[in-house]
Amino acid sequence: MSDTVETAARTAPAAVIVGIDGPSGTGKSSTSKAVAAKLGLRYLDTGAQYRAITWWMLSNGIDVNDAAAVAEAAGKPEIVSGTDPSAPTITVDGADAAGPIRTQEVTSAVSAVSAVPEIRTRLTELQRAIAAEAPAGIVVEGRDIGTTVLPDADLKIFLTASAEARAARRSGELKGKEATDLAATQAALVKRDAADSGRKTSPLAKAGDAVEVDTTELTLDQVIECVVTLIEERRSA
Ligand SMILES: Nc1ncnc2c1ncn2[C@@H]1O[C@H](COP(=O)(O)OP(=O)(O)O)[C@@H](O)[C@H]1O
Ligand SMILES: Nc1ccn([C@@H]2O[C@H](COP(=O)(O)OP(=O)(O)O)[C@@H](O)[C@H]2O)c(=O)n1
Repeated sequence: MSDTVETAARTAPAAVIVGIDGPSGTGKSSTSKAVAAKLGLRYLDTGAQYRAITWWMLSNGIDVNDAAAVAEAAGKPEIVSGTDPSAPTITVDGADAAGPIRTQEVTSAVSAVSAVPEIRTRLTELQRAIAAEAPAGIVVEGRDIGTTVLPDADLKIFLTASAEARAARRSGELKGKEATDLAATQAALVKRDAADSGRKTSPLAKAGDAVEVDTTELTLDQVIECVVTLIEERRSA
């Protein structure tokens, strides 16, 4: 190694890998995007990938409750995630999937598809490859990032919030579009949490070394600030 290369290797900050997990509506996406943008990191929404593969299954007439059929088709769709935090993208076989993956139909089917081990193996490999290619580092959000996808992450965060707060946040988003009933939103969210936490393969769970942040009484800005501070502390340690 030449002197110049050695010096560059010593002075360039090492890539920082951050995993943010937690149930729906705890603020994973908003926090991860903002933190990544502030610190010049890439951003990966793994939930969008599970939603994208679910959308493909539904569009191709696969019964999402038939685990064998889902497993057989797991390798077929090509999922591509754009990791710019200010404009994240997701395509399936080259088609923009950002809109279709947010429908109630996909939301209701995604837990069944994401419980299939072949689906998880495929997406976990893709997620690790994306994280490995991020030059300055990446914030990856999901359900099993700290436990399974990136167990050696520099920082693991587990976001929580009361079911009431999470439902209120979600119905705020859905207003004027689909469901606006708060009780129904909360029931659907609790049901999805139970399915995600109860599956056999890499369930939604807090890693032993994750920092838990309860966002119920915090503003989004406070959560962002908290995570930025934790990353800076790890970087300077
Ligand atoms: N701490 C917070 N306080 C109030 N609203 C929040 C907070 N965090 C996120 N939100 C809002 O709640 C909704 C869900 O947040 P999101 O980041 O999509 O959660 P998740 O990715 O965990 O499902 C969004 O509309 C977001 O703006
Ligand atoms: N790492 C991940 C991310 C999401 N998922 C699945 O994908 C679904 C959608 O994730 P999401 O992050 O888009 O969900 P929201 O919290 O945004 O509602 C979850 O309910 C899980 O079933 C998963 O199994 N593992």
